[in-house]
Formats: sequence, C-alpha cells, structure tokens
Amino acid sequence: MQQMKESAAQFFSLPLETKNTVAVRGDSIQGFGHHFSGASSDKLDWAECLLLFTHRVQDRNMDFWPSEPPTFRHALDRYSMEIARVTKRLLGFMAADLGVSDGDDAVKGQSMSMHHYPPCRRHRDKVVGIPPHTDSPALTLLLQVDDTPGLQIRRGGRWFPVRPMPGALLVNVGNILEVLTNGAYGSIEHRVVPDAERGRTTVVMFQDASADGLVGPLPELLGGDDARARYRSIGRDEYTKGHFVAVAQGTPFLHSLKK
Ligand SMILES: O=C(O)CCC(=O)C(=O)O
Ligand SMILES: [Fe+2]
Repeated sequence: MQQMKESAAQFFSLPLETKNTVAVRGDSIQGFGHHFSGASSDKLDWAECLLLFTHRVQDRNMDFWPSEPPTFRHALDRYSMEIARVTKRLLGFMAADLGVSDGDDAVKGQSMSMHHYPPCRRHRDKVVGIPPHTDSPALTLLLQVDDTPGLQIRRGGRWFPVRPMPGALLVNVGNILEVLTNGAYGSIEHRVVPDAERGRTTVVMFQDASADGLVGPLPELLGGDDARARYRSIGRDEYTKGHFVAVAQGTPFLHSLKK
C-alpha cells in the first residue's frame, strides 16, 4: 500500500512531457490525460488521471504503464493482486449476507484510475475535480495517498464530505452490483471538489463482476412475491455503452434500467 502511494505521488509530480509518454491515444481509453467534465463543460477540469486495465493480466497493455517512477509497475502489479483478493472477500461477505452463491474463482476484470487534483485557490466554483456520478462496475476500492479532503457523497439531495481515514480503503458500491443485488446494495452518487490549499491524490480500483454476458438481477434473488426484478436485464456490451453515453450526457444510467 505504501509503495503504491509513493509511486502514485511520484508519477504525478513528474514533468508533463514524461507523463505524456503514456498519454491516451488511438481509440483506447487507457492512459494519462482523462477528463470527466464533458457533461458539465461550463466548468474547468481540475484533475489529472491515469487509467489502466490491471486484470486480467493478459488484458494489460504495458505501453500505457509508466516506467517512471521505476517502482511504479511493480507497485501496481502487487497492489492490484492484493485488491483483487480483498474485493473477492468483500463480495463473498455480501453474497453470504444475501444468501446467494459466491460465484466462481475466476478473476474478473479490474481497472485502475489514479487521480491528482491540484489545489485551487480562487474561483473554485468554476472548476470541477470529478463531476457527480455513480461508478459503473461492481465494487470500487479507493486509497487516499494524502489526507486532503475533497470526496463528497449525495444523500437526500445534500452533499456530505467523506473524511479521509489514514490506512483505510474506502469501499463504494457500483451500478452493476446494485443491479445484480436487485437494489439490496445501492450505488451512491459522488463527486470531487478540489481543495483550496492542498493537492489530493487517489488510487481507485474498480472490480467488475461478470453475469454471464448479461447484467440483470441475480435469479437466486427473484421468485418470491416481493422479489420481482426491479431492473431489466441487458447485454454486457449494451450496458457498457449505455453507461458511457449517460456519463457524457450527465444523466443517471440506472434510471433507464429501472422497471
Ligand atoms: O478521487 C476520488 O476521490 C474519486 C474518484 C472517482 O470517483 C472515480 O474514479 O470514479
Ligand atoms: Fe467514482
């Protein structure tokens, strides 16, 4: 964890030319330089991001994995393996909680977004770290590299700050898990507001869940009178496309799946 934190902080402190050696290119979504404020284009992006596929191992494209700092690749490789284990256990606990089977042992897709939000001293209302969204995959594990606040969650129409806890991982339920669990575990809307004084760096791991090519409520959870499907099932590709269109338009995708 410590090595991952240090490698992330060191990567973002490199000169832009060095970071751009792993810049997003072609039609891949991997690489450095992502912007998320498409939907709220009246605001300026106040963030840098590096996005990489970390699992399955054969899906990795090392061209996008920074060779600087020299510790980076090893740190991410180890961190990604550890996070895969932790997420599997968490999903196992949730499955037990719901009384459904725990699935197979195959490693599902995992990706990483590393973010850096520089401080913004003036006109903070004109910038955005990450605009409001819910995460697409099953579970998100977020590691704060420093203790700068910035993450906020929305409940009942109000935004609440999530205070960083040293040594803790923040677990967020994503849309897929909400659909799979038929709403038993709900995804939560969140955003990042840059701090006035201090920069903020995070390493965010997204764990996917496979549902046999289909995203829909687990059949084991349906059947009883009060257990009708609250979401329609759609193909995995259609789900992914729908999610990205919704993000670009700033609309909540899950609503379109609700029955
Ligand atoms: O950096 C953060 O605190 C949140 C990042 C996030 O929401 C995301 O990558 O989906
Ligand atoms: Fe997120």
